[in-house]
Amino acid sequence: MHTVGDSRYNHWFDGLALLHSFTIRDGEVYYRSKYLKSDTYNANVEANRIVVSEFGTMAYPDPCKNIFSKAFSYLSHTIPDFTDNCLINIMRCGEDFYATTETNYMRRINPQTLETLEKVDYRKYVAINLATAHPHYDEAGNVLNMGTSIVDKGRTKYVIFKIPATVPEANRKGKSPLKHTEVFCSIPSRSLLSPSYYHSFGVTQNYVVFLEQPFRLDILKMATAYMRGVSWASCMAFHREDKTHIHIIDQRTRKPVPTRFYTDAMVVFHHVNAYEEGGCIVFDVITYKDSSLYDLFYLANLNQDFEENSRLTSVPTLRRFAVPLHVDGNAEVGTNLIKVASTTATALKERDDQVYCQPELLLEGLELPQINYTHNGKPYRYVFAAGVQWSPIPTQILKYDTLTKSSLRWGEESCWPAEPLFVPAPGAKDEDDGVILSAIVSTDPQKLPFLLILDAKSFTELARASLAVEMHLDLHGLFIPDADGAARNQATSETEQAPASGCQGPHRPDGAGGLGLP
Ligand SMILES: CC1=C(/C=C/C(C)=C/C=C/C(C)=C/C=O)C(C)(C)CCC1
Ligand SMILES: [Fe+2]
Repeated sequence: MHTVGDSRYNHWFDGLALLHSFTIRDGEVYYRSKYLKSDTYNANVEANRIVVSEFGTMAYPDPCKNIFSKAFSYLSHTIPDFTDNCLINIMRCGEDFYATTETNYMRRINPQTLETLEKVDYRKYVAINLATAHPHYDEAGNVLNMGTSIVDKGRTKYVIFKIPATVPEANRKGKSPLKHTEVFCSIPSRSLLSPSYYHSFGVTQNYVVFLEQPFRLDILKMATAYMRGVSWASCMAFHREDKTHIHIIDQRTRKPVPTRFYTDAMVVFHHVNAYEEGGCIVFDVITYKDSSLYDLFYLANLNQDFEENSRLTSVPTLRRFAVPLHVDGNAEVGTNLIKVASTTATALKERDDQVYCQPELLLEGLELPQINYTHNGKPYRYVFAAGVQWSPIPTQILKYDTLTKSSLRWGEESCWPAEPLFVPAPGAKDEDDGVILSAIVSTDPQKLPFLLILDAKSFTELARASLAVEMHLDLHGLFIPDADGAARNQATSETEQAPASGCQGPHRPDGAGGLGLP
């Protein structure tokens, strides 16, 4: 929702979060969508205008916008409370599911009914002000995530933390696993007042990969943003003259590897995967040459002259990096320390404790990467992603084979696909044994939006479920296997969700509607 009353957000990442879900059951697809009833949503609806600041829009709780009242409010809110409008991803934590964003807040949701449940403040469990919306999960379902702790006790640091999937019975007493969150490792920020912005990180079986990129938050600007009436987005800057520092954390010692690994300035939002091979860490990321992607999502650009205004100035590119775990003391300066066959990425020894990494370019024009998650942190072959050409809006979905360097694509006239989720087939043997799910919206008013199901091996269409609803392009999602559907029967007994074959009529964002598979 990009307007509230007469007020309008500036940026696509600001809109009030709309959750949607597809339930695939007994050969039918059920659809529902609901606004996340965050405190932000409720406060805005009550005031009938935007009163909580988002990424690209600074808002004021009181309508009196003169400089004195702003200065007064500033004194009481050095950095105003961040939003709980969790619009980026869904995270699983034990039996619980959360809508997430990048602030210190998450909202628990009921994945069956899409109801909004309690607000969780990460700060109650771990000292962080920001956290990623892209956690990792180990085989037992424990969550590994990262956040930034800003000027806490005179230090700014990146904190890696773990939330257990389950809590021993004796300690449970109705407590959420979040109460058992533990700090895994902290990495001091290179700068107290300008920590890096990051959207995700990588893991291998024994290491964590964190890119401290020169796309940074300016804390002094953030502290005065409210008073100056500027958005959080304006407090972020890309420093093209700087380097990107590659931190490798050993999960066994919980300490960073002391060698200084670095590469040229770049911006990464999404890590694809990482793994260990032949004494090094290989990691794949979608890179940009600068931070201009965020500028393209200003709604002013997305509305008029869309094609012209939103032309990508920096193309998202899949690149493979390789980092040596041991620097050979006898190797001469300038030696490439990477000896694995799977990449042409290089890591040049500059000193015994300093290595300069240069990536291998794998593929241009892709975003929202996904993999078969059973290969997370391990050697893998396939990347599934949205294909982007001239604009940040995806027009295709693709499967890229990192071994043969070839790709398969799905696309259809006037269709905009969302992130492709890979779901393994029961008893799958091959990495690509399974299906791809993607929610597709269309720019052609005659064409209904649909859930697309592709065979992940051949990338051919298995089925589509067209829906007579108003659907919106989404960002990230999560597949929840049926085994988890303890609340399923409860949801079935509710009236709201129905297999709406032939269901026409207006779609209410709070209601449900859908059409069965053709
Ligand atoms: C509100 C807020 C933030 C929000 C960031 C958001 C909402 C980022 C969305 C990123 C996406 C969707 C990236 C896709 O690749 C910051 C800057 C962390 C810090 C200040 C408060
Ligand atoms: Fe993301």
